[in-house]
Amino acid sequence: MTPILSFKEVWVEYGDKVVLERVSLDIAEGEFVSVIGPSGAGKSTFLRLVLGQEGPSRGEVLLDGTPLTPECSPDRGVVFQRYSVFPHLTAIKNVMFGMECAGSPLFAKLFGAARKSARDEAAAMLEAVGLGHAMDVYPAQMSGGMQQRLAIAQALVKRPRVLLLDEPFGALDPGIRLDMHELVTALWKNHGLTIVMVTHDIHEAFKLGTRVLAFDKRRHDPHAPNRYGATAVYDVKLDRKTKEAGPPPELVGAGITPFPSSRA
Ligand SMILES: Nc1ncnc2c1ncn2[C@@H]1O[C@H](COP(=O)(O)OP(=O)(O)OP(=O)(O)O)[C@@H](O)[C@H]1O
Repeated sequence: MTPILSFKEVWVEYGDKVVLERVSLDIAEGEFVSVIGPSGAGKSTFLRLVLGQEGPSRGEVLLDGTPLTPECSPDRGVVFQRYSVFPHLTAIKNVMFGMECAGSPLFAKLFGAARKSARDEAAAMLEAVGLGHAMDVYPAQMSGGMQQRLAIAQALVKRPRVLLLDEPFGALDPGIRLDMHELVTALWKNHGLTIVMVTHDIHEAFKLGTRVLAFDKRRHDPHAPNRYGATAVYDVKLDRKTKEAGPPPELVGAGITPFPSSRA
């Protein structure tokens, strides 16, 4: 079967700074890939490649076997750690905004039956993320967890096939994080999503993912730290047993530490 995403000998370089080198891997539809690695290893760059916000300097990124175009597409939705939502719009209007842009690119506004249908869909999505009671609330009146629920609803209402999460729970308290773990796992299953999630929490990576991918440099030049980029140094599919066993010691050997543990 054609992988939903395919990285073929991908490099990302900024001038003579190599960030990612020779990344070659496939992601199958339905996988939940946790991406870990030290700060600066290129995890967010990897997500930007999938989003199409960034192009490889060498190699190719394919979506369904076709090279990715630089434009954003409804195939891919993204949630960042913060600031994914519009502060001047209520929850329901935040969720409707993307649908209005897609349905009416010029005016970003829908009318009549189309608007009613968008509103119904947005309301259902807010219910699904547990914000059914907060449709008319502004982000500033919401807790961090509620704002992330809203950001997830906003991303999912466009029915993406691939959901990209960039440290989505990094700013949340441990208890709220656990609630969010449940929510994301349920949405992943119910919506048949493919998820690529960057996290600094290695326990979260093993708990949520069906696969863990660690980026790090294989080679270091002490006189030229930018000479070599990171690549996937650890790539393991998880089953129930490996998930329960948690992060293996060789991750420590691969230089994938330290991670702050926030296992709650
Ligand atoms: N436009 C750019 N120009 C030059 N360097 C860049 C640019 N964008 C990113 N970088 C560099 O690429 C490297 C990887 O950045 P990236 O944000 O992908 O790492 P990360 O693994 O997500 O880090 P963190 O865990 O700290 O968020 C960093 O050294 C960063 O400074």
